[in-house]
Amino acid sequence: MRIAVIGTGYVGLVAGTCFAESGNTVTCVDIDEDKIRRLREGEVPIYEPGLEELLKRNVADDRLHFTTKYEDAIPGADAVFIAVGTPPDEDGSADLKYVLAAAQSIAEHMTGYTVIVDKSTVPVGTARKVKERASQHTKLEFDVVSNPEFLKEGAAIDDFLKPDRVVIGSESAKAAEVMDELYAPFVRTGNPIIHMDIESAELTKYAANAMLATRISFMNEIANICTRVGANVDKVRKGIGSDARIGSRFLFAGLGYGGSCFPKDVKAVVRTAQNANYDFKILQAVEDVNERQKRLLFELVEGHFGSDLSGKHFAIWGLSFKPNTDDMREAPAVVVINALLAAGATVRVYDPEAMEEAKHRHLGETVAYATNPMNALDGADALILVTEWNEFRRPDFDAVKERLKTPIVFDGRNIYSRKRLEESGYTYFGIGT
Ligand SMILES: NC(=O)c1ccc[n+]([C@@H]2O[C@H](COP(=O)([O-])OP(=O)(O)OC[C@H]3O[C@@H](n4cnc5c(N)ncnc54)[C@H](O)[C@@H]3O)[C@@H](O)[C@H]2O)c1
Ligand SMILES: O=c1ccn([C@@H]2O[C@H](COP(=O)(O)OP(=O)(O)O[C@H]3O[C@H](CO)[C@@H](O)[C@H](O)[C@H]3O)[C@@H](O)[C@H]2O)c(=O)[nH]1
Repeated sequence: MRIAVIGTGYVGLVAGTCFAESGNTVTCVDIDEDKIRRLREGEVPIYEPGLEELLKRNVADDRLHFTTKYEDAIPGADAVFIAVGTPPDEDGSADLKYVLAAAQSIAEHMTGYTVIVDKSTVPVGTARKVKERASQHTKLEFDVVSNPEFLKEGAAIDDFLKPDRVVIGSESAKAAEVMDELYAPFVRTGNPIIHMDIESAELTKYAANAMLATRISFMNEIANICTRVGANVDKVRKGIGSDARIGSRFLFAGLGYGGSCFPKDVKAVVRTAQNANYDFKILQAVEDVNERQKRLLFELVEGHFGSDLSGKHFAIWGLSFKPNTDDMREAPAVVVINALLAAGATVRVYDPEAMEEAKHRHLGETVAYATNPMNALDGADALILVTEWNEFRRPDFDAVKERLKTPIVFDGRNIYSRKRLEESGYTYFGIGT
């Protein structure tokens, strides 16, 4: 099939590449000229494991193309995926201006029946708005389908090629057939394509993220109780996770959730509920707990060193909002670092992939950048672990101790053993452990 994908961010680039990998001819469109120039020169603008190799192979095989011009991508396309951003506007609801602009441009360049697919995360009712906007700009036949994306950054290729499920919301049998054909190669292992009405598909995406965010805030509250009553959240996690009704994944306490999805999607559901005259109490609490949790590590530092941190210097390991990505959108690291700086401390940071992103978009020259994890430690009053990259999991703690001014570790992801560190002469702070 001929496919167009609008938006070459984490979702658009992964979806476009994977659809090309399964034999389709794919053209990806973005209004960001610099991004498209880099992609055309073979440079992948984001860090996503496995993406570069797959992308280069499909470009070389002439199945994957990049353009800034809709007229190069839309004419003759069987399906066009909208994968542009849906950031929160001032009141927390999803801003649909990019989605609707894309819908208009698609309609203006269609040359025959086209399935327009909403892949961006959008509130209930968006497919209807996309249909309205597109109808104003074409007389040709088209259908709008909701096909939310569930990939996780850092594991995006695997999630896309082997999805737990594919959700398709459609009111047209013809469009549903096109979607089934496109996804057939990815569900060969038996995972389902779940067809439903458009509104349910749109809400399924938000419900999934809201449920996962709820688990995390719930476990963070359990961790905070653990600290107060002398229990250990890691043991509680194992104890409850072995119950099949609960399951063991997504129960890790830490510094709160970040990233481009959970924070904005939780806000968007709260807002959708308000608009429907419903007070979604649980989700408001999920967000409040998360805001508090992002400050917890700083409060532990303050509790130990006092509120005036001038003259203190800290090493930070990990900047990205989670491991295996360079994405720092809503990263807890930014909250921790800004709080330390505001209290007068100085900071040296290290992250395997997110240093450029930090320098150019989030932290600038406010911190020092180390060239490797060990030289981030030199002369620091403590090590603060923010993101659980594998390379931080088993450091040589004797060597770490030699570099630090005082052997203190604040472990925001509970990846170290309190017992081991205390036996080696460290003072250890975890989250509910
Ligand atoms: N990042 C994730 O892990 C993830 C996973 C599932 C769903 N989502 C959802 O998918 C959507 C995209 O997320 P993302 O992280 O890939 O976004 P992103 O910000 O990384 O990329 C969006 C891209 O769209 C481009 N764009 C904006 N308007 C355009 C237009 N009119 N025409 C062409 N290109 C345009 C931007 O230049 C940008 O490159 C969001 O709704 C998000 O909530 C994201
Ligand atoms: O047990 C856990 C699991 C995750 N997190 C945090 O939660 C955030 C989000 O992590 P994750 O869900 O792995 O990453 P995302 O790439 O944001 O993926 C989420 O958001 C995407 C965008 O909507 C969805 O497609 C995915 O299904 C959904 O998992 C990160 O800050 C993690 O550190 C925890 O604190 N504890």
